[in-house]
Amino acid sequence: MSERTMGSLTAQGVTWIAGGTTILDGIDVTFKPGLFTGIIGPNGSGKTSLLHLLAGVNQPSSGLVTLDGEALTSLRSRERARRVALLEQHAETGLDLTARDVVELGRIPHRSRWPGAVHDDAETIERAMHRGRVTALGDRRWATLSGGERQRVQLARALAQEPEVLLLDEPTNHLDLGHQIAFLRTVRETAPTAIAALHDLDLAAAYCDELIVMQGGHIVAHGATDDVLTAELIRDVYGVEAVVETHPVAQRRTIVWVAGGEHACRRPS
Ligand SMILES: Nc1ncnc2c1ncn2[C@@H]1O[C@H](COP(=O)(O)OP(=O)(O)OP(=O)(O)O)[C@@H](O)[C@H]1O
Repeated sequence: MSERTMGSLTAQGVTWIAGGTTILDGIDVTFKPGLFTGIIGPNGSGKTSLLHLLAGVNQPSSGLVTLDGEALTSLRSRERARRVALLEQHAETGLDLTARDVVELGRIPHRSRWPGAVHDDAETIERAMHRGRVTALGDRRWATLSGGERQRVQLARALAQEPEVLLLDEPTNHLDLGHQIAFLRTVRETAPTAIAALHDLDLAAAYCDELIVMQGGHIVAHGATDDVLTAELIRDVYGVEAVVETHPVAQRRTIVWVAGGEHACRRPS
């Protein structure tokens, strides 16, 4: 990214109620600028719901989300779109666009409304496509792309947006191992502040500076990745017995599950 302005996103006492149910309850968290924070936790624990509040897609029922001290709700939608990008789990477009057109959509919040003042975004778009490894797909129609190709195009769109904060919802779902690694490395190297919901704990261990752990709509742990990712936490949150150790060659935490699963998704009392 050309500008590496780093955004500090904070949720203060955030609760979100949907369909009469409290989905998120008493969320207090500050995502440190410049870090890559992973959000982990079982299915239904509230990861996507939290990302949607952090992106301003949904409003908290109570509490406040702030970006660099300003309430997200006080920002005009155009400014919010310039500063915060969300890469959804199943990003779609109903339009007949090429991959390059989709990446170009990331520049819309930066374009002037005034005729004659439009500046050339071509370089930013090409750089984002290179970083997302989708340059060769530029002329392909969106509808013809595979799931993993679409995911990489959406990353390039988000990078073209040059946000202060990049939010990603299970971004590696459709990607093969090589592209998972390349994708998360690109996020780590180019996004100023990145926050990603992740299911793969080994990838989280490899790429995230910090982890927050969600269970039943609460944050139950937050800290440096190696401090948070323990066998005890995996047992408590996922109901899985695992061995967590530092791999002698890779020199990072690896998780080997041994048994369990019966108690997964237990809600805290
Ligand atoms: N609009 C809504 N109305 C009612 N319930 C909702 C709504 N959105 C989410 N939920 C519920 O809130 C809970 C949390 O959902 P969320 O998608 O945030 O979980 P998640 O941790 O991202 O799950 P997964 O790992 O399966 O993607 C789930 O029980 C879900 O069914």
